[in-house]
Amino acid sequence: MAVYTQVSPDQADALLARLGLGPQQALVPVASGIENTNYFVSTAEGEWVLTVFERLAAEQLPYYLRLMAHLAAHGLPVPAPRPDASGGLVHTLAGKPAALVERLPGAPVDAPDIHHVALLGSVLARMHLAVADFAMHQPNLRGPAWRAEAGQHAQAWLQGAPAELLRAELAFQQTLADAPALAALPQGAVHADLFRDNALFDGAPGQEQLSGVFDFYFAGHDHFIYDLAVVLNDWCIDLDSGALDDARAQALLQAYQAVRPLQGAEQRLLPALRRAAALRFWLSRLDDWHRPRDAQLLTPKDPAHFERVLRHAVDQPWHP
Ligand SMILES: Nc1ncnc2c1ncn2[C@@H]1O[C@H](COP(=O)(O)OP(=O)(O)OP(=O)(O)O)[C@@H](O)[C@H]1O
Ligand SMILES: N[C@@H](CCO)C(=O)O
Repeated sequence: MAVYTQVSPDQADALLARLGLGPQQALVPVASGIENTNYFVSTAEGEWVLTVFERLAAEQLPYYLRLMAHLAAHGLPVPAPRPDASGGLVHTLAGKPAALVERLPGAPVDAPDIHHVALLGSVLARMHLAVADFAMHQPNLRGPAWRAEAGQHAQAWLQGAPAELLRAELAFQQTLADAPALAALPQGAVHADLFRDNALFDGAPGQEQLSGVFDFYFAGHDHFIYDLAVVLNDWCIDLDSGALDDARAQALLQAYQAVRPLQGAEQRLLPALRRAAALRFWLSRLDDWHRPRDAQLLTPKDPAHFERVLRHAVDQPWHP
């Protein structure tokens, strides 16, 4: 169930008219997604995704939508938000903030192979280059301050070996966060949640193209290799063991570095940032598990998966 706000054809048409688009020819609720209400909308001008934001306030949205517009304007496969006559990207529908973005073709890939991760690695590197002149700034809201607080809560839910892993990793990451070597790494606006379900591929099997990446609502300012670590930890992981798959990781990194070669310090710190990324999603999943926002709407994702990813990253660090 992903439609929390019912949008009528008349409401959709009124918004489309404000955005210089013809009336809707089809308005189809999107079943997947848990944060927001999404509809696929067809007009004479093209295909769109209408999002009604259920949690984020209007004043929080410009950073995310401007980042998407910036990346799209730089030729990245990111859906461009449709502006109104005054250039605004945040609209209102049924009293809630809303946005209309281009609909990408294709479908997500659950079990990516070397071909898929290479395409993604190249696009990720291009995104990191393209934000050099992105003027807005927002910290990563799932960064060190959030981690410390979430880590405190999580201590109460864990015992034994997981509790010890968490305690040690929080201490390790705190030391890392204070290190001048980390502060000196290249950084900028990053996606920070580019999992397999936030990218679509289109085309014949074996020859798919990456049609685009979306869901920028955890984006913020962070190190580029943190973003790379988030991606490695999802796209290149053996889902049963939590270990990094060397062939996929090498393919992703090679494609990334063909566009944006990593500095020596980035290569050295990538294993530590993989640990930071695994910890971030272990903590957010623990929080969703133990403090569900709305038990009826949210099926929490398995926290133990990221405990395994973290344990592997600690015990068997992978160096590019
Ligand atoms: N620009 C787009 N083009 C094509 N499909 C899209 C686009 N944006 C979203 N979708 C589709 O809508 C679904 C829900 O989108 P999204 O993942 O942003 O949902 P959400 O509820 O906002 O977030 P979450 O994934 O965190 O639950 C996606 O799985 C995808 O199928
Ligand atoms: N990608 C996240 C959910 C959205 O932040 C996870 O898999 O835990």
